[in-house]
Amino acid sequence: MNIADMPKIELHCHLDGSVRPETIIDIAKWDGIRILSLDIEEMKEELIAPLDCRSLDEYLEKFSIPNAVMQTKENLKRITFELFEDAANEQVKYMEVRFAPLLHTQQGLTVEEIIASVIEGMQEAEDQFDIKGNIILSCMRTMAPERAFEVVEKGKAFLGKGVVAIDLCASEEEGFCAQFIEPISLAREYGYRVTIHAGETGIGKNVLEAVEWLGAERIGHGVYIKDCEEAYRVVKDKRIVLEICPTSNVQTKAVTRFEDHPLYDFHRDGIEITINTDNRTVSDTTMAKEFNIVWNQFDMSDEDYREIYMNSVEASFAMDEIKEELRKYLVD
Ligand SMILES: O=c1[nH]cnc2c1ncn2[C@H]1C[C@H](O)[C@@H](CO)O1
Ligand SMILES: [Zn+2]
Repeated sequence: MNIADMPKIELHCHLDGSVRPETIIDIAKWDGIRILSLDIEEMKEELIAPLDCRSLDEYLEKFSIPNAVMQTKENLKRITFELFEDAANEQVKYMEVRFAPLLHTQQGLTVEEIIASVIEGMQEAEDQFDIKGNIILSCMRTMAPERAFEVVEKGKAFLGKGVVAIDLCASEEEGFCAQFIEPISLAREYGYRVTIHAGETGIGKNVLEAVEWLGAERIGHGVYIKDCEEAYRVVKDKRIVLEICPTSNVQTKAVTRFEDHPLYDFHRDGIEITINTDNRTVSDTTMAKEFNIVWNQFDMSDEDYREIYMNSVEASFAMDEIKEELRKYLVD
């Protein structure tokens, strides 16, 4: 099986972590934004988290440069378009892209303008390339819960028009879910689907709380259910889907080495996993790279590929018609 040619689905990809380095330099030049260097190799050094990065918090330091060039409608649209173009070239047929609208208001854009620009970029790419997409609105859990309400309220008008779900992201503290029960419950009432970053920094119980208190249908990462029996059980019994991002997990030290990743044990035990990039630029990766790492590390089979692909189809927040199209790519 040549993984590069296989159809793919990506459910966990951050817009601000996936900006082309060339585009950052280009925008910085045009818009007169001061960044550390206009040299492409130096810029990559600044943007890519090394594999020996020490923690999620260190990894998250890499997002300030891309966010500096994501403050106008044109730039947000361009960056979104280019991400979908890159994914289409990787044979990604459907992708859910997430971003935190509140990080893009530094030059006065409204949350509504920000979301509309990202959707425009996505739709333009859908028209030009063989790819479909949807948008997930991320709320920064480092901000007050009122800010999450703001995202939920302002994003509501875009539901069914490009936006499908809500997420919580950024630095992960023990017990973070308790603070966000109300805004996420309101989001569910409005019709947002729910995926939550949890269990990335050693705290499996956060996954349990994300499922039980926030109604998470999918979990970003979820690696540490491996050490929390209750969380493991709930994920397995409720068929909560894990969005696994192998390279990112090594960089943030969710796992020390690829060979230590529990993803294949999860898969063999019937936990529904998917494979994703998390951040194409910050993790210096592509969907093919992530699949190749996993395939070589765990000696996985064509049937494993089919199962993981189908997990992604079923767990996607796409409409039924799109899901039906996606299933067709892998009928044998
Ligand atoms: O893997 C991650 N865990 C938690 N937060 C993350 C991860 N990757 C990116 N983020 C944060 C940094 C971005 O600025 C934000 C919105 O995309 O989401
Ligand atoms: Zn993520």
